[in-house]
Amino acid sequence: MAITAAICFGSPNPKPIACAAAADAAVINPLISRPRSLTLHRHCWNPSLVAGAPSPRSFAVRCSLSSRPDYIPNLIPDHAYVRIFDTTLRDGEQSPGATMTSSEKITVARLLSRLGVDIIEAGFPASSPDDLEAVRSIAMEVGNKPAEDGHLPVICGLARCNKKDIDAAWEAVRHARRPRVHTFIATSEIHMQHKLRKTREEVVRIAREMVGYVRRLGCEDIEFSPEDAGRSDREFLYHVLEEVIKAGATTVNIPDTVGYTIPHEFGQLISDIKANTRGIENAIISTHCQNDLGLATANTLAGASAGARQLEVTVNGIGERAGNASLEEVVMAIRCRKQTMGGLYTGINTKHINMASKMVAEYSGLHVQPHKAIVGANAFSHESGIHQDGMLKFKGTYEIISPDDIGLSRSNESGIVLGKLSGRHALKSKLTELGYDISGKELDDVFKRFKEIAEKKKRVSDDDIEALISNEIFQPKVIWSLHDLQVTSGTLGLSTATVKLIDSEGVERIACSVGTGPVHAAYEAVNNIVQVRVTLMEYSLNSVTEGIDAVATTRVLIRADHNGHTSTHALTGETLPRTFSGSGADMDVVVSSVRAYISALNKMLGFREISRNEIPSPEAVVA
Ligand SMILES: CC(=O)SCCNC(=O)CCNC(=O)[C@H](O)C(C)(C)COP(=O)(O)OP(=O)(O)OC[C@H]1O[C@@H](n2cnc3c(N)ncnc32)[C@H](O)[C@@H]1OP(=O)(O)O
Ligand SMILES: CC(C)C(=O)C(=O)O
Ligand SMILES: [Mg+2]
Repeated sequence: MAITAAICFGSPNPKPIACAAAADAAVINPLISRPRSLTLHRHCWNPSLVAGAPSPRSFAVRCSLSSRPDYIPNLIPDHAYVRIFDTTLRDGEQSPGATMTSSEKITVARLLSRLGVDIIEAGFPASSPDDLEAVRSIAMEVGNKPAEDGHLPVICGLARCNKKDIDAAWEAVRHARRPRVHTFIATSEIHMQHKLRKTREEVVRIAREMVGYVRRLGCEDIEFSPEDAGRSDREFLYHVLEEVIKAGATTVNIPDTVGYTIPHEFGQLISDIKANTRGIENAIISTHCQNDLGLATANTLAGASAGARQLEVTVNGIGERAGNASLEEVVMAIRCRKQTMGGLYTGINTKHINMASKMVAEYSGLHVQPHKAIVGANAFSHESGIHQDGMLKFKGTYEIISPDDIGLSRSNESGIVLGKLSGRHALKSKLTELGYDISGKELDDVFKRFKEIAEKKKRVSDDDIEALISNEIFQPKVIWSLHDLQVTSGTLGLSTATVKLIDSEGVERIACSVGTGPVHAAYEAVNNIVQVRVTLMEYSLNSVTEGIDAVATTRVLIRADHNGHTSTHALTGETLPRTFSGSGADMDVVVSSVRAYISALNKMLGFREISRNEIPSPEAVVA
C-alpha cells in the first residue's frame, strides 16, 4: 500500500511525514474506500508574489469589497459593475434529483444574501403551490432584511408568458422590497415551431403583451428572456427585444438554453444585440449560459466582456441537464483576471463561496467532483512532488487564487486548537473563523457532537468540524433521530444490528435485524421502526481527515417505494418516484451510515409536511 507524504504547514519548517496511519485506516476500515490523500493545502498566500500578478497596491484594491452602485433596475451607475443573478433555487433546482424543501430553499436564500448576490431567482411560483410559498417566504424574509453589510437582494420569480404564471410570480415576489418578475418565451425557429406551435408574429405579440401585463400589475423591475436565444434568428431577436423594452422590460436576458454556442460566438451575440437593438440603452443585458458543451463559464465571461452587465449563475454550477455557469467560477475569474476583464467587478463577498458550495451540495444532494474548479476538494491541493516543492519554495508557482479568498481559511487565526477540554466559546470562535454563524440550539447540538468526537480524538481538526456542521446544521427537520446503535459483524455469519430511534415526540423505539453486513443490518433495523419502504439508490463513504481516528462522512440517496412522492421527467413526462439525499458523519462508519440514512428518511418524510406547515402565512410575517 502506498504511503502518501503529508506536508504540514502549521510550522515554519514544513517537514514531510510518513502517514502510515492513513494507510492503515483503509486496511482496518475497508468501508473507507481510499485513504484521503494528504495534500498541501493549508498555507498563506501572497498574491503579489505570483508571476505577472498585479502589484500589492493594485491587489489591495482588487481584494477590497468594492462598494456596490445603487440599485436601479434598468441602469447601473458604474459601467464596470456586473450584477450577479443567482438561479440556484430555480434553474439549479431543475437538476434531476436536486429537490430542496421550502425551508432548505429559505436557508440557501439567506446565505445567497450574505454572499452578496444582486438578484436571487427564488423559484418558478406557478410550478407548484409549494414553490409559490417558498418564493413568497424568501421575498418576505430575505427580501426585506438587509445583510450585515446593508445589502438587500432583489427577489425574482420566473413565469412563462401567460397571465396565470405571471400572477403567481408577482403574488410570490411582491412582498420583497425589490421584487422582480422574470418572464420568458422561446424565439428560435425550432422552439416556436415544434414546442410553442406559434408564428413569429404571435410570439412577439405575446411577449409584448405579457411584459406590459407585468408592468400593469405594478412591477417595475421586469426581466424578459427570449428562450433559446443562442439559436434564434438575429434580426428577429433584435425585434423581440426592442418590443419588450418598449413594453417595460428593464433587463433583457440572453439564454443559451441548450449550451450550443462557443465563447467567441456568444460574445459576438451580445455585441450584436448591443449594436443593433433599438432602445437597448434602456435595459441591462444579461447572460444565461447552460453547460451542455462545458462552455457555460467561458460563454458567460465572453458575454461580460462584450457588454453584458448581469450574469446568471448557480452555486456549484447545478442546473438543468449539464447545469449552468457556476457562480464561483464566474466570480473568481472576474476577480482573478480583473485587468484582462476590463476592470469589471462584482459585489460578491467571496469569503462565503465555500460555505455556499457546501450548503447547496448538501441540500441538493449533488456533490461536487473533487477536481471541480474553485470548490472541489482538490482545488487547492498539491499532490505531486514537483508541485509540492514549488509550493514550498513559492506559493505563486502553482496557485492563482488564495483558498482564503473563498472562505477556505485554514490558517489558525485565533490560535485555538480544539480538543476535549475546549468549551462553547472556543468552538464558536472556530466556527466563526470557518465562516459559520451558529448560536443557540444549533451551537449546543454541534457542541454535543464535538465533545463526543473530542473524547475519542486528541485533536479535532477543521475538517472534522466541517463534517459535524454538515451533519448537524444542514439537516432536514428531525422526525427520527438516532439514539443508540449496536452491531456485530465478521466472518462467522450474518451481521446483526440493534437500533434505538427517538421520534419527534421523544418516544423511543427499538428494533433488531440481520443483514449481509453491519450497514445492511442497521438499515433493516431502521426500516423496521420507520416502516416506510425505500430503495437505496446510492451510498458513499469517505474519511474527511487522515488517520485511524478519522471522521467518516456518508452520503446516501433513497427513493420512496410508495406513490406519495413523485416528480415528472422533463423529457418523457413520465412520473418518477422522487429521490432524497442525506448525509451523516461520525468516527464509526456504521453510525455515520445510519445517520445519513435517517437524514434522507427525515427529508422524505418531512417533505410535504415542511412545505405545508413551516411557511408562515403572509399575514403572520407582516404582523
Ligand atoms: C429553459 C427553462 O429552464 S424553462 C423553465 C423550466 N421550468 C419548469 O418547467 C418548471 C417546472 N414545470 C412545471 O411545473 C410545469 O411544466 C408547469 C406547471 C410550469 C406547466 O405545466 P402545464 O401547464 O401542465 O404544461 P406543460 O409543462 O405540460 O407544457 C408546457 C406548456 O406551456 C407552453 N409554454 C412553454 N413555454 C412557454 C412560455 N415561455 N410562455 C408561454 N407558454 C409556454 C408550451 O407550449 C405548453 O403549452 P401547450 O400545453 O399549449 O402545449
Ligand atoms: C428560463 C430561461 C432563462 C432558462 O432557464 C434557459 O433558457 O435556460
Ligand atoms: Mg436555464
